[in-house]
Amino acid sequence: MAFPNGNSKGVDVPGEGKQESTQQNPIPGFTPSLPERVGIGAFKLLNKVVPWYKLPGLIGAFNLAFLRIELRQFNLHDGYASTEAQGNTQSTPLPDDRYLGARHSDGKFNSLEMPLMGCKGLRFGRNFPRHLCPKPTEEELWTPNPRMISDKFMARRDGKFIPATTLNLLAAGWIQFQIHDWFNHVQVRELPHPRNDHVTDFWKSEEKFKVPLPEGGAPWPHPHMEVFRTKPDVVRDPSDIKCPGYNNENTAWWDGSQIYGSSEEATQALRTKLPDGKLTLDEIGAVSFLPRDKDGNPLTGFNSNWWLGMEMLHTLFAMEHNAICDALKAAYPDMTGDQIFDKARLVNCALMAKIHTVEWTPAILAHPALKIGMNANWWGIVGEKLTKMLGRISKTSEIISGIPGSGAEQDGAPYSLTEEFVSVYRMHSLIPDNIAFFSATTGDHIRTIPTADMTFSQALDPIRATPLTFADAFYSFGINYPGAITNNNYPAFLRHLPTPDGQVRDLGTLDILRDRERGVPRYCAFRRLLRMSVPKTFEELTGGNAKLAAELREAYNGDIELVDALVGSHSEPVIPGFGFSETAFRIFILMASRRLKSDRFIAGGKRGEWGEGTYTKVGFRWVQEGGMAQVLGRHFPELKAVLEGGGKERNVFAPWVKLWGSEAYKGVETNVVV
Ligand code: HEM
Repeated sequence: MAFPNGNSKGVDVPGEGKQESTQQNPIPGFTPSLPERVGIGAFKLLNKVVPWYKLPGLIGAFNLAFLRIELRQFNLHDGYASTEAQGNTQSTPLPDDRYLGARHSDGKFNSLEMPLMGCKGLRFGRNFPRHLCPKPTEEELWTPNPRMISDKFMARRDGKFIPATTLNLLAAGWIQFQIHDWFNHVQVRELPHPRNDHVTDFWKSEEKFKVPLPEGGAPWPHPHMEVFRTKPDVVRDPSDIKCPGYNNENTAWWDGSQIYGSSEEATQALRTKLPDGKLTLDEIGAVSFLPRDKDGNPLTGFNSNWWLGMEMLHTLFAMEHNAICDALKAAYPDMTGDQIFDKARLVNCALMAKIHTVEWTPAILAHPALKIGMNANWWGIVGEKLTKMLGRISKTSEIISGIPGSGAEQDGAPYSLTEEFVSVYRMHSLIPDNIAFFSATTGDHIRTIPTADMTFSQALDPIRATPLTFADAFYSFGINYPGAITNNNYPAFLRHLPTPDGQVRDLGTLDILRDRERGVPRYCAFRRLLRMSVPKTFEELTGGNAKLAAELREAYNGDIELVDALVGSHSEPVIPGFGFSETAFRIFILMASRRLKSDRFIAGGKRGEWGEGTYTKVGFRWVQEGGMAQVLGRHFPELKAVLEGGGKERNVFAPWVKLWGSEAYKGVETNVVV
């Protein structure tokens, strides 16, 4: 089968079609400077002999910095044929000066020149030229059968859970919590409510896939798996017919939209009616809960794909927002409710961005170069101490003084998150089948509960069942392992997942099908478009794992070009310390810094938005001094001892120290290794 996206073996297509715009592009193109080009070239030569991850930490970090420049040059592409969709000051005038210094919940006005950039409803972009990511033919979509791939490469074999022993379960919840801030695709129709009569219409709809079930595959209760297609955006340009655009229903900014909502209206509904700037929480006794609607759904910015992990993190950061409001009110008693809200939101979002950058990322990518690199993304190579003491030493260099405050830039393409970015975050194997709960104060085992029994409307069940508290749940997440991001590690319940909208899905099948549907190149083409080496044989792909190579060869009918990006990523050898593949990592390093660098409220714009002027002195300190352990300890003081027990250097997303020795955990059927 022939694919248009770089299937012509060995053909390199760097940067092709970066500016496909027929209109004048208001974003300057991105060309690396001469010293940058020299640096890129020098490291390329060096990497022919030594890969970046085998270099000493600091040199490896510089290697990655130059790799990122090259990725910016070739791997950022707009999802539109023209930049018209991003709006301008005439078509979308600023409604209120308030949004010069505050986030607009629709995601508008982050860029004052292109006010719609990154806002709710805009298209996903691409890391590869659009014309190389076309809509697949029917044959391409179904070859090979995605459910067969899920049966063979996603299902846990004999239910065996493969733990990621350098991480804790909080790390799994955290990344899902973050991606819900950044993106979600729109499916073909607004789904009917299951308790609503229209539900039968769904099954009559033509707008759905009927996934064929392979002969001899795992049992499925229906003749097909029926799921909605992704809804394509309207055709705005002839190129959209071949390469449809898909809309992001969340704002693409790092703006806490999973907590605050992706529209001004949604945010307003989540706030208290008092002039205190706070989010509404239900206080039951001394415990704060997210409020519920009449059907029991949590009232928060984004409540799909809900489970206990989301309940915990949404509650925690709503509490954090309210704590920031209290501190601002105490320091600045004249602030109005809107002013308190706006500043608290800025602070809370920047704190989450910082936790993600300097804590979560070095936990999942535990490599010395990454630790240096991610720390430098926030503080610069001069480090935290000096930056705190002297402020930014270099006004604009992100390498010397970090991305926050270095000045927002779009590097030649309007900011958006990309289809390939969504693809590399398909990390459903992080979720275990069972979670073992322990008391945060005595260490006693309370219960082990199937994760399936704490999803959607049952998310709060473990907490409701006394004596389990939020603190116990956090402690338990701290000592449970997530699943490793590898083959054959999807939990059984996510392979047969009824959702409140009436669909029943195997997420293993869907993860494969969605990538194909949205034109994400397959593994070999994906790597080729990232200028990475491309395996010629299945043995090369698997790093010499002959058994896996044989299984892949059989499943993909001997054609290595057909291997899906996700399956290839799960099959390649992993860099020591890494929690996911190097293929995924290329997209990751490019986009992780882009989320910071594109954002006026973090990188800073002409108005110097990053600093005390916009955040307030109290607020800015809150960000720069804060971290995940402080947030947890502030709201759940019972956890302070265990958090401090790990020592200052201990990463909060690595398995926590068990304060009570191993005895309490012995004999308990659990994902906690004794
Ligand atoms: C119990 C936990 C989880 C549940 C119930 C859940 C459920 C779902 C569902 C129903 C979808 C939509 C599938 C489709 O029709 O395309 C989805 C998509 C997705 N999930 Fe999960 N998920 C969970 C955990 C996670 C985790 C830990 C990650 C890691 C980052 C993750 C990443 C994604 C991504 C990237 C998508 C694609 C979103 C898009 O199409 O825009 N999920 N999930």
